[in-house]
Amino acid sequence: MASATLYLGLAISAVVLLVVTNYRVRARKRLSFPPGPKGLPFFGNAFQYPEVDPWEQFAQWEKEYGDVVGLSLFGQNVVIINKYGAASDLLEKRSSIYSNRPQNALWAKYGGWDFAVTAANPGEFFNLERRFLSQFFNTSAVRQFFNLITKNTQRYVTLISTDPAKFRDWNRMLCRRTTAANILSAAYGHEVTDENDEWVQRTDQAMRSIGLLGTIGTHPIDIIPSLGLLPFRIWGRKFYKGMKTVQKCAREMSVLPFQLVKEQVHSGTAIPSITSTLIESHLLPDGSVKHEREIYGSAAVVYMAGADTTVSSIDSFILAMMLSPEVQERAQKYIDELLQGERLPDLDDRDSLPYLSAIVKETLRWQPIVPLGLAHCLAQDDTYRNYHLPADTMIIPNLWKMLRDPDEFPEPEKFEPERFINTQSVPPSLRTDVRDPEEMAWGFGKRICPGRHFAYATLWITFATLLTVFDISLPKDEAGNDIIPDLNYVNGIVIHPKPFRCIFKPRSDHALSLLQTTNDLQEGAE
Ligand code: HEM
Repeated sequence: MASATLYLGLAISAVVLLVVTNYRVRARKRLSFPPGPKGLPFFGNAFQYPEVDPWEQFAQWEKEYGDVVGLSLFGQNVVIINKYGAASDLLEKRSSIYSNRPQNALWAKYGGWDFAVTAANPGEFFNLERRFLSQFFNTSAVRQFFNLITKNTQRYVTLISTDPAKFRDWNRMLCRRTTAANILSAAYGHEVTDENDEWVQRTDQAMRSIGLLGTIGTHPIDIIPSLGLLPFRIWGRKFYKGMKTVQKCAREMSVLPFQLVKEQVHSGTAIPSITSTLIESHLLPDGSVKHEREIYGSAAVVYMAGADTTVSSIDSFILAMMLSPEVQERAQKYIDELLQGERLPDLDDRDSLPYLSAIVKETLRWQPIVPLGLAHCLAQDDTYRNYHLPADTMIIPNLWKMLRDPDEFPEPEKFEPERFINTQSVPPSLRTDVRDPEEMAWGFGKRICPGRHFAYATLWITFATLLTVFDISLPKDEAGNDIIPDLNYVNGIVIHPKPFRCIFKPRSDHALSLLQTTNDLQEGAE
């Protein structure tokens, strides 16, 4: 009798399970992919995908289809997210399944750039590289770089002061050199001393080589990865040569500097750096290094992901200061009250200068320099709202739209650090009741930018030092009218303003002498 009841129970459970599963499968089939513009058979929306400023078109589509827009590109499902809420729901709260990357086989697998965590899916390699990056760039570890960042910033400001009229073109070079100096020193202990530094040139050439293969993700090899097993010559001589250069540059960017530091570690001449520390802690008795690929990958990706982004944000800040003199004056008033003209700012002043921190946040918001973030990919089928999202759907977070969302940031085109400041409190403090642009600007979930504290510190000290020493203003034409810079940025994964002119006027001889004294002290100490 007992067993008859057991069999009946099992039978009922099986029927219930069948009905529920069947219902779920049917329900999922009834759910559809998020709405979006109607495409063509096979090509999907490929011809509607905008070549210039796609983030603006994506924001337009939001008005028609909602904040989650579905596209298809040659059969690849793509979802554009236009609102922070949806990005947080999927990329943060469901980060465990929304953290893959689209597999750019051409560049990563065949081009040799798969040492970079940016290309990896979560797994052993990803975890180890992220762990290494976090070891050096988490909130407290990053403090070890504060002196380095501050010293290089002061050198950058000194170089501008020696010939402020030369700003155009020259700033990009100086600024690039400064961020490169920060990163190459942190990553390899290499000190950049002049514009022709071999390491900077080599790394920049490697970064430029990525463009030789055309737009990432569009080559047939990216669509059908097994095509990469065929000889590269079948795609033409230009492609073949480009591919060889890309592979050579990948090695020079990653393995070569690693080998140099490894030799220095063995000979006892290594200057402490991310690479030397990781080599020392993974050295095996036979002289080889455990996790070699993850170590050289972590160091190389810092330059790849950190140099261009920081330069573009500094340029955006300079544009903002030229166009918003009242913001500049207010910031300088706070700086002067704190420093009393006795010293230059340092990173320990951050808590005392919340308005400067608000300027950093507003710079990240006003010109989202990674407008579409880095695409994520969905690891398994999922349901969101009434939509069915199949595995492998590519998710593009439209950071540009989120950071310029008028519901979160009224009059988003205005540069207004006040939106983050509680002016009622004395002294003023950062507001906690408004959306913080940093919740979006650094990306999401497991893939959030691991260099964000380093980047933030670099931006903060650069802005504070520039504002302490200079008045930044618009240049004038021959008739004495302001020359207004073009705010249309040059497209790319990281966008940049076009070269622009700018006036840097030292605020006083005293400010310049402070700079000189600080530099002299540093040179004396070295
Ligand atoms: C203003 C400067 C910067 C901005 C705005 C920025 C922004 C971002 C964004 C939006 C992502 C994509 C995150 C995602 O997929 O959800 C990212 C990824 C990344 N960033 Fe940054 N970043 C900056 C500076 C830096 C710096 C200085 C470093 C290195 C020290 C760095 C290292 C990385 C790395 C390694 C990734 C890839 C992470 C992964 O794929 O798991 N970034 N960053």
